[in-house]
Amino acid sequence: KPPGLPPGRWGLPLVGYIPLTRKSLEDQIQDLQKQHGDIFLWRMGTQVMVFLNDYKLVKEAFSRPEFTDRPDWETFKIFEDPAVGIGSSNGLLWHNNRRFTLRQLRDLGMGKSKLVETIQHQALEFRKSIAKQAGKAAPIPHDLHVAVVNVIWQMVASKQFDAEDPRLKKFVKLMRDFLVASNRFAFKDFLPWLEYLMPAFLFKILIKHAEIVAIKESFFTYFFEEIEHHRATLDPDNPRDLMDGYLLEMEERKDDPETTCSDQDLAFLVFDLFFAGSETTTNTFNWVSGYLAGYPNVQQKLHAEIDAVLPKGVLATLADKPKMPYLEAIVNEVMRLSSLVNFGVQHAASTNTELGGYTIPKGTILSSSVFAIQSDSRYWDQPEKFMPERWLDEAGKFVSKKEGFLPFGVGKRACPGESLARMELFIFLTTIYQNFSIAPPPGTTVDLTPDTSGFFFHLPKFNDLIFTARQ
Ligand code: HEM
Repeated sequence: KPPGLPPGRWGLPLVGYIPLTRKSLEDQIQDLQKQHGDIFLWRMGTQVMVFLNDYKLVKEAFSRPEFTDRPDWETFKIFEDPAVGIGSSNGLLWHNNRRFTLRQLRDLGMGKSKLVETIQHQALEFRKSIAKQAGKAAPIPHDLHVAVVNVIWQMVASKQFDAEDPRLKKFVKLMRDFLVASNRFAFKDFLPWLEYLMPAFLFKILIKHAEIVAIKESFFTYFFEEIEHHRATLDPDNPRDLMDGYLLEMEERKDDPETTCSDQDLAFLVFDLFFAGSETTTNTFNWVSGYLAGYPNVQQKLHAEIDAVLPKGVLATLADKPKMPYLEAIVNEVMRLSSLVNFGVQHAASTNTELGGYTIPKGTILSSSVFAIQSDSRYWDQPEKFMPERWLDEAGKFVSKKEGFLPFGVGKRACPGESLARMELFIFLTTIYQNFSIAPPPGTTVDLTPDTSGFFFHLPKFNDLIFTARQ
């Protein structure tokens, strides 16, 4: 192991350190922290992974330009070289798209009446799906995903599909299929030499190349049709949505040598928004519901807060948010304990540098151990306890910022969709829990321990819950 690197597991060339234990990755990361402190490495295959287990260290690193890049992984690039869009790209193109996206989300999203109406409408549609299964033990309806995808469609292309529309159903299914198939990219990213050892066709089967190309094409064909439709109907004085905004910027900057706009880039940007914005928001709603089912006393207090602010049948708007500090406290506390994006999204060192007194060579991958940080006793009193009250001050006001909390990441690549996600969660949760209560099937308890088998998400393990209409 070269001198100056953080301590940790180095192992052998090409394969890295292979642990001989059945412990979960997360338990091993906790063990490594006990052994080495808040920064340590683990060479996985050919990739030097540095784990950051302290909030301040993550904040420092992810605020520095030399740790702003994404890894050069197929998982991020999806056969696009160099990566385009926002979530996987680097350098000037990322910078331009990040600025553009933040502006669009601000202008079209947060608090804008059209989007609030869309979210309310989608929340009502979702409420219908719940009403259909009220009284029965069943998983939270998948239509929630459909509702969240529709909110993004509205913002991106002024479209909303009927929940039963076959095109929408296909779109949502493709998203699921893509997430499952793209796990196989790990072989290409961590063991890239396999490609040279195996016949090309076998390697392609291994990484599900054909399947991913087909899914990607389905998405892109659809996005390109939509882009063409926008181009044909664009009114420069009345941009309708993000696609119009992009096309206008493209036209405005067509002679600018620094422009990075292209149809391909726009299609990828849209793809990124769907992927970054839907599974995350949907699962956060599901986690909150699981906690409400598991903690009936918290649910009771939430019902009381909703009833005090919203007359029966009235939907929440953003003006109601400051009046519901307990709901906001529940959402933050659930995000803290569930740590949905358990290792954040990886960053890479774009140059040889140092961090925490150690050498960090160019190309090193940085991972933030979100699940460990959000239950770190240096930041949290009784971290294992579900206590929404920790987010309220003495006057009962919601305290939104706390050290040790990073469900949306921190620094230069922090989630640009946080406000939108919070607005959706607020309206969906008030609409559903104004009308329903939730509980586990009789004689059972809700298992709130996360499924730790995946690298990107802590998904809930609980399955069947019972919604009951409130009188
Ligand atoms: C509860 C819901 C959400 C959670 C927990 C979440 C979490 C995250 C996290 C952890 C990151 C990575 C930050 C980093 O690289 O350090 C991220 C990035 C991102 N998120 Fe979210 N997100 C949510 C909702 C949304 C929504 C609704 C949108 C927009 C529609 C969105 C768009 C993005 C984009 C575009 C990025 C990439 C930013 C970049 O690379 O510069 N997210 N999100």
